[in-house]
Amino acid sequence: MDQNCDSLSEYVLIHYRWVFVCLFLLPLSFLYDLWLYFRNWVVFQLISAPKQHDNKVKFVQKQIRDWVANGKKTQMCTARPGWQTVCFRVPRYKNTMRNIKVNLVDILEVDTTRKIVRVEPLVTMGQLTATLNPLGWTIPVLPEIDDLTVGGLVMGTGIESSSHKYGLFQHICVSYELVLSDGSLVKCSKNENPELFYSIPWSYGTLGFLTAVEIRLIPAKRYVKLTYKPLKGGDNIAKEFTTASSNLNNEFVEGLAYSEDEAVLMTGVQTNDVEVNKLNEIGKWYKPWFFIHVRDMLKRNEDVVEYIPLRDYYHRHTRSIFWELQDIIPFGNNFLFRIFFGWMMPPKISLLKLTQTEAIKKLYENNHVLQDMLVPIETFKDSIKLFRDTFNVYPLWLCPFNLPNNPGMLRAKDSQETLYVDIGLYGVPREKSFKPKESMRKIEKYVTDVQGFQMLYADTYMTREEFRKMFDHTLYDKLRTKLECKEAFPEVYDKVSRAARS
Ligand SMILES: Cc1cc2nc3c(=O)[nH]c(=O)nc-3n(C[C@H](O)[C@H](O)[C@H](O)COP(=O)(O)OP(=O)(O)OC[C@H]3O[C@@H](n4cnc5c(N)ncnc54)[C@H](O)[C@@H]3O)c2cc1C
Ligand SMILES: NC(=O)C1=CN([C@@H]2O[C@H](COP(=O)(O)OP(=O)(O)OC[C@H]3O[C@@H](n4cnc5c(N)ncnc54)[C@H](OP(=O)(O)O)[C@@H]3O)[C@@H](O)[C@H]2O)C=CC1
Ligand SMILES: CC(C)=CCC[C@@H](C)[C@H]1CC[C@H]2C3=C(CC[C@]12C)[C@@]1(C)CC[C@H](O)C[C@@H]1CC3
Repeated sequence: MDQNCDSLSEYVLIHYRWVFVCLFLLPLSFLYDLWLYFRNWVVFQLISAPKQHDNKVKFVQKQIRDWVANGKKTQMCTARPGWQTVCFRVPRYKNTMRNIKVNLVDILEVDTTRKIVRVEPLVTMGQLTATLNPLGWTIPVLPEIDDLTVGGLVMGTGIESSSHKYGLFQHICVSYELVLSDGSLVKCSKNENPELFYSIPWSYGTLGFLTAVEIRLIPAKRYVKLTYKPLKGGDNIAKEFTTASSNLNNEFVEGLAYSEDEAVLMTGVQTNDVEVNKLNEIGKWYKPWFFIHVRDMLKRNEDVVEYIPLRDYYHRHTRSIFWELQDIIPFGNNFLFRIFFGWMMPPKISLLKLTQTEAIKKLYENNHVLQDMLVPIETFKDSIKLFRDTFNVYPLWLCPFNLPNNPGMLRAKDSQETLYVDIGLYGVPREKSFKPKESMRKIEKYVTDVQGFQMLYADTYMTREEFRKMFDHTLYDKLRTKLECKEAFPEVYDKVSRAARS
């Protein structure tokens, strides 16, 4: 037995979680997805969503006016259950705050003339690719986990391997529609209510309830021509990654580092043509997990080109939940398992979350790291070294992004448009001196010092003052006063800090 288990049953639940996951969660996840697929398909075919949208928004407004009429007794949040969110923890505040039902799940309009898709906030990334790609369109930044929602990505943040060119999810959004704390409906964009527009990203639902978003569209081609470049040596990795990220001819740039000295750089462009024998449909159920496939490139020691169907590329980390699934189903990448059961993979993140026991939570808390740190690209080498010395977790996810100098929570370094890199740490730290809180506090301080940011789906141990140093609250505070948010919504810190989540 180990330190995280108090009993034999807990030991079995942790070490043989795969039995439960394979027998129950996989079939359940499959049926759940099938239902969503069918339901969304019917709604989309009937084009019923646009007609119902206004009534659904009126219902949100009514709930808020009732809250005002009842004396504004407690603050408000959305009624989306905590287990459904793409975040390790469940928000505590949902138990005590007034839960407002924002049941807006549909794609409202695909306007190819204006090159805009108008969507409701609970539309998922899986739903968007499935709907838009067959029509020959896509959104410029498509965060890869299928179940991420537009609302969560707007109110939090979203990043993908095209972010070096297009910025974060907020930078491809053209307008937001919101219901404010007095029940009024407003629209904001760069030209209409610009202060509100720039305050929404990273506000975590603390300025109003989002009811619709207009997102830019770009043409989609059928394949991504992906070049894998194996790299050796820390200096070389930093140099090649920075050069590729600065080159806007690359539509996609991503790196996976397997040790301090070994990484694979991937650069891609969209295309409709395929070279003979170079097509790799990595999304097929029997294909190896993507991060294993990429790791194999290290052995080849030469540049390799492949053509990957666009949707397979977008969801390349879905089937293995990056590399998190290897801890839950250790044989998940075995050839026989993939052939016979791969079509049901992966278990849904929400169901994994819903069914995890206290012992599993404790295990993840003490022996696991799930963090994304966004740092200016010139600190790439130092950051990698510090993360190696603090956590020693591999693979690392490396994703560049451009941060324009806009007002709002994220102030670009030295108030200038700056290239950043998201360093994603997911896995079991092998560094012996790792201590969950102390190690994270050290990293959070470092990230603030280099004018970087922490992604807030993850645990943050910062104090309120430290949090305010990392994120610029100037415009946010102004808007909270102007829109009378203080009674209506908590501050961002009170929604995302470790204390606010269980
Ligand atoms: C109208 C509509 C609404 C949908 N709504 C949702 C939704 O709300 N939530 C949701 O999660 N999904 C949604 N989906 C996506 C749906 O779950 C997937 O399309 C489904 O898993 C079946 O895809 P397919 O492989 O049969 O076909 P296709 O959609 O034709 O798949 C094309 C390619 O993409 C690959 N691919 C498909 N899905 C995935 C994936 N999840 N990960 C990696 N590769 C993949 C396939 O292997 C295939 O090569 C929706 C789809 C449609 C058409
Ligand atoms: N590649 C990527 O970019 C990835 C991003 N993530 C992160 O995951 C999170 C998104 O997960 P997801 O499950 O989609 O979202 P969540 O349900 O976790 O929502 C995130 C926040 O947005 C608020 N919110 C969502 N919808 C609305 C709305 N209609 N009106 C007002 N507030 C709203 C929620 O408020 P409330 O608490 O009141 O419900 C919550 O505070 C983001 O934080 C994102 O950064 C995670 C993995 C990958
Ligand atoms: C690409 C970016 C920016 C972030 C990716 C983060 C994800 C790898 C994590 C976000 C939420 C995480 C959860 C888990 C694995 C890693 C994430 C998907 C679990 C499924 C791990 C097993 C636990 O029992 C439940 C977790 C829920 C959240």
